[in-house]
Amino acid sequence: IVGGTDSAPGEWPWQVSLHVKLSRRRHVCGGSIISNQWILTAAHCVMSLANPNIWHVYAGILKQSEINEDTPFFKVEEIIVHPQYKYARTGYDIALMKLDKPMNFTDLQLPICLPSKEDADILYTDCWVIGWGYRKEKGRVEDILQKATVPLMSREECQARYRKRRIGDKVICAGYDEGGRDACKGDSGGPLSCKHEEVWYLVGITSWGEGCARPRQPGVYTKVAEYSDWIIEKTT
Ligand SMILES: COC(=O)c1cc(NC(=O)c2cccc(O)c2C)c2cc(C(=N)N)ccc2c1
Repeated sequence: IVGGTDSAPGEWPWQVSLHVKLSRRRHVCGGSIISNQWILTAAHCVMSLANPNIWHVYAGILKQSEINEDTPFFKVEEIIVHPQYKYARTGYDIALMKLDKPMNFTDLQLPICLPSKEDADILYTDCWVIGWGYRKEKGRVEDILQKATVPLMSREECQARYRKRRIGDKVICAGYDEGGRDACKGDSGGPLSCKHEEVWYLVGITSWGEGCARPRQPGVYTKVAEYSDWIIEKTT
């Protein structure tokens, strides 16, 4: 996260850290708890790493330094990547991870609500992007979970900012024209969470952007409301 601040313990109980265990263990992406057995993340996080056995899901974590060999994690039983996904920039950047066993919810690990398709046009005004990703383009994974508030923008405005790209209706953009506050590499797969009438909704999944926090180059997020049918079909 560029231009963010430290989160507090339990502030974002749906945020998980997705680690891959190859030669050594490392944080690769964020993800969101959407039920006691399912995590929602970005397809670009899991592509080329599609073997469920190499993933460790850490929930209820504020700092990466809390994680060591003794820290409990969830294993992944199944990974479902959207069938139309090719690259983050061309959309469908969404994937599901099924945990090997249901998690117990605690104050530190709880699910976030999915917006329904009817909610696709709500104008959310209190939205936050969170993650352990880079604070700058040439950065590294951060220790303390960062948070930053970002305003949503219209599809038309986002398309005008990304002339070379097709900004479709299954993505949502957020950011400041002057730049300075945005998600970045390592935040991918994590939630764009919006509070609406006292309830938090998973409005977006951090997907891509040209650099990070650059002026007039907003963050692009998978619009979760457009995938509610797919999510329900795959998780029930
Ligand atoms: C795996 O995820 C990404 O690659 C990756 C690359 C990005 N954009 C880059 O151009 C970039 C950023 C940092 C280092 C870097 O090498 C690049 C290409 C990203 C930009 C944003 C955002 N601005 N909201 C969010 C996630 C990103 C994930």
